[in-house]
Amino acid sequence: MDLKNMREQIDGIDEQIVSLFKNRMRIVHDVAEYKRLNNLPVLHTDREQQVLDRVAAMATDPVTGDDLSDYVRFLFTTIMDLSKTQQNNDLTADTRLSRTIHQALEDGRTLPVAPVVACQGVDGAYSSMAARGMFSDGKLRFYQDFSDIFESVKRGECDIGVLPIENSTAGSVNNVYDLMKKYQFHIVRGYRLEVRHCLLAKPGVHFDDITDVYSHTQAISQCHDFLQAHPNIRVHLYSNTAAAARFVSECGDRGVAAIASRECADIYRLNVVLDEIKDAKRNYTRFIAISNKMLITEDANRMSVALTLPHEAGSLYKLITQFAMLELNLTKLESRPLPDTNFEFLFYFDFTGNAANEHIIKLLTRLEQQCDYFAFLGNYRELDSSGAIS
Ligand SMILES: O=C(O)C(=O)C[C@]1(C(=O)O)C=C[C@@H](O)C=C1
Repeated sequence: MDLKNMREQIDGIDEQIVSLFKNRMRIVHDVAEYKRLNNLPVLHTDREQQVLDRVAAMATDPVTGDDLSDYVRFLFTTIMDLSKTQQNNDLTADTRLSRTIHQALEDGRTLPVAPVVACQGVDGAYSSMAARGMFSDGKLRFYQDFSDIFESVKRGECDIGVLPIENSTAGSVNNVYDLMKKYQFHIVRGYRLEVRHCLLAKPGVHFDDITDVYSHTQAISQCHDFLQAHPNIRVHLYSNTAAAARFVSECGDRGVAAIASRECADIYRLNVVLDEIKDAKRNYTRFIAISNKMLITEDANRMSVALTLPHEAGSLYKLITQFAMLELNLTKLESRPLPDTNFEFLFYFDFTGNAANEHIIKLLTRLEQQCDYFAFLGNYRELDSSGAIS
């Protein structure tokens, strides 16, 4: 057997496949025009079933017993997905979403100057560090709950709201994802903050004096190894890390300490007794900045959408194929159960891309038409705490 010769045969067959595929797509394009004139939908499920059954029957050989029918079904499912993508592209209308995106691209594409920024917790909390990282000229306003952040932006009380969405150790911040469905907003910036937990106590307190430590549950779990190595220190949960630092600064007992950021030591006049006590070497939290106006900066390279998919075999695969066809890299996929449904899910996708690309606008418009629920959450740049763009 000669490999070179076999490959030459494959090349010859590929040429025929491509030529036939081009012919097929040309006719598919004419069918789209027919559908447009006769107001017919792109998808015709019965016709697809007929096509699949017919080609699958042709793929079994009763003499040799060869059976390629499963492969052929898969191949033609993909071919017809491509037909529909092309037809949808041909027919994609000028929708409200595409007009809003075009408008946002035409408008001044800069972030608000000296914005009022809503943050959860108190000063020194990681949210406030992310807010300052993204909006160095911002005026921070603190709120108790994540829902207050969405509310304050909705009411126009704040120009921007900052929310954590994911931690590299603890995973997604589910509360925030669940609130996203309730509110209309646009993501205008992303930020990746390196989290460094320190042990903070009043000036003059030594490590051996510490009997009790206070912090947020996530920080405590991220310092699990350290706390286990010191079983005589009692651990107490607190609403957030910076509030724990403030409590320590106000507490009369000198045996108390907090696990919080180094910034909290400056803000609440505490000393860093131990630096970096978390278990994992690297720990990041991702934050988003939201606004009630769609704003797409020129350097935007990340997109977020939320959508529901039909309970059908392959629906997620088909969706992801559409991203892959435009060479968009999916950077995150999150699913959250929809309340009051029988295990239906809302999917959140983050992917690379800039909406100035017309193909991407067409993809978004198509998704909006295909999905029962679809929300374009924004196109933005993600920075990291070193100031670099990630
Ligand atoms: O027959 C049609 O209506 C077509 O649009 C062609 C085609 C195909 O590629 O074969 C594409 C989409 C439909 O869902 C069914 C079949």
